[in-house]
Amino acid sequence: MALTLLKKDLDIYKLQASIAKAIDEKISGEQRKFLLMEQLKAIKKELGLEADDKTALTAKFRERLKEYKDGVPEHVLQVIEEEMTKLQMLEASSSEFNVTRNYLDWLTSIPWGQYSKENFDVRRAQKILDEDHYGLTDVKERILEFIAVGRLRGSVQGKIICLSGPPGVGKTSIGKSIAKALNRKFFRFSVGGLSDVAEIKGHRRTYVGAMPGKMVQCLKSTGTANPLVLIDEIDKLGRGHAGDPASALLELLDPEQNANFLDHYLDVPIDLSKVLFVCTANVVETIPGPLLDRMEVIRLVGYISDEKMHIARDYLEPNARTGSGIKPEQARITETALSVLIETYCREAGVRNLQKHIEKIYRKIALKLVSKDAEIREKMKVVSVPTGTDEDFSRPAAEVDDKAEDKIKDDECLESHERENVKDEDQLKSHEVSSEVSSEVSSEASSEVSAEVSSEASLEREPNEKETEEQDSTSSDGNAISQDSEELQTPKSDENENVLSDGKAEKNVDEMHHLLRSGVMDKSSIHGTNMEEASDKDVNNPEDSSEIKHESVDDSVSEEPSIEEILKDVEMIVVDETNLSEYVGNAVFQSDRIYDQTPVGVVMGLAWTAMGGSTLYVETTKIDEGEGKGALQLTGQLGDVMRESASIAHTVSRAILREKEPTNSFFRDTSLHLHVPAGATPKDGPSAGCTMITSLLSVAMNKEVKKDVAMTGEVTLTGRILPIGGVKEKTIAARRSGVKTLIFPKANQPDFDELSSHIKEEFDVHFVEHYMEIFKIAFGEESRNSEASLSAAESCSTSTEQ
Ligand SMILES: Nc1ncnc2c1ncn2[C@@H]1O[C@H](COP(=O)(O)OP(=O)(O)OP(=O)(O)O)[C@@H](O)[C@H]1O
Repeated sequence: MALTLLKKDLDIYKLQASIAKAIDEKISGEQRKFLLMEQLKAIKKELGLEADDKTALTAKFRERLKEYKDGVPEHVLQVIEEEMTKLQMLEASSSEFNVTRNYLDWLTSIPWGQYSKENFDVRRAQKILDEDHYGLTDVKERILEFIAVGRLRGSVQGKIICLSGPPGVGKTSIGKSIAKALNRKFFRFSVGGLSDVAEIKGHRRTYVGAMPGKMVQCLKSTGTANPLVLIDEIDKLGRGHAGDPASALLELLDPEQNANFLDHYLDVPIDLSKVLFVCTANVVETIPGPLLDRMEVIRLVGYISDEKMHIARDYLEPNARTGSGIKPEQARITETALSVLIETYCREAGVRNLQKHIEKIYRKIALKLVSKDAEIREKMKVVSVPTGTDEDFSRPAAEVDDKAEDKIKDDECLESHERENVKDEDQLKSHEVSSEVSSEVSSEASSEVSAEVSSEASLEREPNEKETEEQDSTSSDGNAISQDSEELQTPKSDENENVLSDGKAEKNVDEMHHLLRSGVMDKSSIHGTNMEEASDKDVNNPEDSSEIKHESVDDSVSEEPSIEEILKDVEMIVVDETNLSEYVGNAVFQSDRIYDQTPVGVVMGLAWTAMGGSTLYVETTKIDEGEGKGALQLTGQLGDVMRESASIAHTVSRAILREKEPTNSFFRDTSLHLHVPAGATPKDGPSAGCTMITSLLSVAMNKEVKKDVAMTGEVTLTGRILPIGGVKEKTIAARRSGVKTLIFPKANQPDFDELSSHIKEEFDVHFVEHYMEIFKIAFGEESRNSEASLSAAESCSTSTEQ
């Protein structure tokens, strides 16, 4: 019993001792490691091999500051010094250390006092603007004036340009050109939908993952303190729940405030007064008032077909062609095709859609050219390999099928050949790999890659060769090995192969001549493969066939023509109106005009949206007739303003009809339906007022309006015509739709007069103050008593209920 207890105690003691030993060993091991690491660090430091982390970091930050020389303001230097001292005291593994390090990183990355030298050379600016953009004369003039003022004042500070216009008219690219002209760095950021103030002003450093705002990021990325910053889509600024982004932008843009712009993250004021801000917007109406107040708005209104044609031919087409890597002699789009593209595919005010279509065409052409190149290479390969075995592996199945007799012969030969010579099979495979890869790789790299693959394939075969050939086992050079393998293969050509090459050589020559005749292959490429010589030799001396085979394989590897050489003689691809749909599908627009001659009740109006101008029809028809049934029903996704405008039109037309035909009770006894197509497009605004009156009167008098007339203008209850917006856009749209007679409010005459002559020429334009003048033009009637009708309209009640 005592012994058992003693034994148990002994076991427990042994266990405890072993645990204590293990812990001891582990602790001393770790202590030893730590001690050694510290000693190593100390020795490295002593030798000057490595500074510790913190010292290295501080040295890096100081180095950066040195680059800015005296550009760093005193108060910023002070903050940097404080932060560096703090960094030295912090534990490297603490989170505070990382925050301080990141902060210092940002503070020292800002290009304090670094400015690019501004260039106010007006001629140079003009040249750059003209090189980058067609037309836009008035816009360019405004920009040149702006630069000229900069030259006289010595700076363009304090000005905010706002380029407004429909999408794709070149606002962003004009911004880039201004930066280029002024020799400033360009930075663009979009504020469309932006609702978080932190995007502009940064997060406070207390947040995890805090970042400075866009402006600080811009300064860091441009490396200068005077870049040109393009703020895109300023009209689509979001409304934030935490802070108002518009106010933050105001602080950023306002020349009075931005000399001391305070980013939440940086927490030191930075000077943005030297930054030139250019904003872009589709419509100025939605830009917050205080912001708009500080801007100088330059309007870009869109292009007419002629202008689009110039832009497409001189800018978009060459750019798209070069962008796709196609040479001018390889493909082109004819002017008629471009004009069809403009008229029936891309009717928008800008040219972005047109640019997309042209790029699409060139992408398709690129595919055609590359496919052609692959096809020619394939054919060349078939021609360039004279031996039966090689040819069978590289020839397309269809061709082999065409020559069934030869195929059977080849198959037989191949089978016997396979059975007899395994090494030749290896060689065939390697050739196959080589030809496959070389047909896939790009033009420049093709010969290089196939050479590589060829040597790799040779390397693969090396073990086999080693067994038979001792002398080359030490060689590590791919070429050397390749040559060795040639030597090895030479004695292996057998009778079958010779017989085969005999017959094939003649066929190859025939095929080559056929290709030459069909223009697929040029002579230089044939010489490149040494085909004629090879096949001649082959025919004359069957014993040389294997040697010739290797020569031809080598030649095809080293002298494989580039894609340029191959495509040199390929016929130019021409895209014209006949084959345009192959590239861009069917036309999207047939015509802007729904009616050639508008029927009774239909009148063409003009509308203007952020997408540019367009024509708009107002249609009215009778629904029901009967004593006291007069009413007006409206459809066409009309907004509130447009609905009110229709009510006014109903009242005014009733007054006019009463004046013209006192006995006509049409409006009192007829229920009418007024529709504005297209039904799916929401519309609003008062400018269709005069068009609606004309449409209602046309039904009432059962009289068509004059052909090719379009009108726009807001109408008051008394028939007065008020001015409208978008005169240029509307004129362009009218021109596109083949309108001959234009009716505008009198108050818009100065806007029309400002338009360049190529836009306004050939129009019979009328500026009117009262609806009765429109009546005269539209129905070709002298108003019998316009004054009387005016008073009639004035006396009419405002209610539209009949
Ligand atoms: N007058 C012009 N001459 C030459 N190219 C032009 C012209 N106008 C526009 N472009 C080209 O059209 C393309 C679209 O222009 P850009 O991106 O500047 O349009 P945007 O007005 O900024 O559009 P968004 O409002 O959608 O931002 C660009 O490639 C631009 O070079």
